[in-house]
Amino acid sequence: MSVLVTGGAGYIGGHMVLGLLDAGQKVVVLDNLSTGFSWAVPQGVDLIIGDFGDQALVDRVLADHHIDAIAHFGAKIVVPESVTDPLGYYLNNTAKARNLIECAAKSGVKHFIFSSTAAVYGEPKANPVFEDAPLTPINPYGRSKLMVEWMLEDVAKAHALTYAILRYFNVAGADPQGRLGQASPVATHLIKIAVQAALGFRKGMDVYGTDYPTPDGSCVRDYIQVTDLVDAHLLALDYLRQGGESLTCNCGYGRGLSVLDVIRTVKAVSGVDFEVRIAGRRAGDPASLIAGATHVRDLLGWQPKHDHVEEMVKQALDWERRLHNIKGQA
Ligand SMILES: NC(=O)c1ccc[n+]([C@@H]2O[C@H](COP(=O)([O-])OP(=O)(O)OC[C@H]3O[C@@H](n4cnc5c(N)ncnc54)[C@H](O)[C@@H]3O)[C@@H](O)[C@H]2O)c1
Ligand SMILES: O=c1ccn([C@@H]2O[C@H](COP(=O)(O)OP(=O)(O)O[C@H]3O[C@H](CO)[C@H](O)[C@H](O)[C@H]3O)[C@@H](O)[C@H]2O)c(=O)[nH]1
Repeated sequence: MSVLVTGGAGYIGGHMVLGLLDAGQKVVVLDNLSTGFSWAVPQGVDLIIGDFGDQALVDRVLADHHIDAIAHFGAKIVVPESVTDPLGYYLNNTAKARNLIECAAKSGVKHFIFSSTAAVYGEPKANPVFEDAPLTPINPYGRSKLMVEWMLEDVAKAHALTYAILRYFNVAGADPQGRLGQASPVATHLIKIAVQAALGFRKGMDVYGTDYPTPDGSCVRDYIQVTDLVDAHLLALDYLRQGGESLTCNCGYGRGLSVLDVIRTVKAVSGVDFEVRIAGRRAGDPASLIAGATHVRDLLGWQPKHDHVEEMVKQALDWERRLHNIKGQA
């Protein structure tokens, strides 16, 4: 049996493809390359360039490749863009996901792993935030994802399909073997931006707010290393294939780092004292988001291996240098 990875030419999906290959699994990638890259998909892996909302295409792929599980990473992921283009987000992340889930249910795909997000919690009242906290997303991105969670819950009651909804906190770092990292040309994620500043690829960086009710006034997040996150998916796949019941798990380490902590670490690891400007708050940023992450450990037996911010930063630095060379050669 094979796993269909949508968004497998992107950052996290691409690491999932590596994880599946390393585990000896068969993989097929479906990606429209809107933000992904064909070079990110290892040679020998079937890359189908197309849209996961295209039901004729998806039906063909499911039939041709004996797919028993779909890992659905494909999405638009930029929160501010979701505010200015909500319909684009509801189309891509919600309506097209509905098409994909329909194909899965009708063709008898047994398992569905969904990339959800801590953004479904909005501004949590307490941290760490556990899976049963109120689901009150504050932007179209979070809402577009939450609706997919609801669809899966309903579809699993009506069809022979089990799911794992994994709510990622802040994903960071790169493949420890240096094969892949975050390649998006429009970086919005903190560690990537700080690393680019350290390498001189951008002129310093802004801190969006130092007046939050947090220990140092900057926002606190739970950064999870991408290979550790992929491990949670591989465990979820095994668990579902062995007959496990559908589940929803936060994916994070259960500890918070402030924006200023992260910048200090990037400066220390890179040895570069780049310019840091204190700017105003960015709209829609919750002060703190820390995962209540006992479920993923207890239900899936997940044990992180890369829970060190220095390691994540070093991986991101190494990858950003490599990416610069890849772009230079292109
Ligand atoms: N990066 C994070 O910190 C983070 C946090 C929480 C959740 N997530 C979720 O993880 C998933 C992967 O995110 P990422 O950071 O790897 O983003 P990414 O942009 O690198 O990857 C998304 C991939 O999906 C593809 N894609 C988008 N729409 C498509 C469509 N209609 N048909 C086919 N392919 C399509 C893109 O080309 C890209 O390769 C997303 O679902 C995102 O919501 C990411
Ligand atoms: O140049 C920058 C970039 C970011 N930040 C700050 O760093 C923190 C982290 O920001 P990121 O953009 O790296 O990540 P977010 O927490 O905004 O969001 C990420 O994690 C969320 C879940 O926690 C969602 O899934 C979302 O898709 C994903 O981008 C925020 O306080 C942000 O204001 C800065 O100060 N300067």
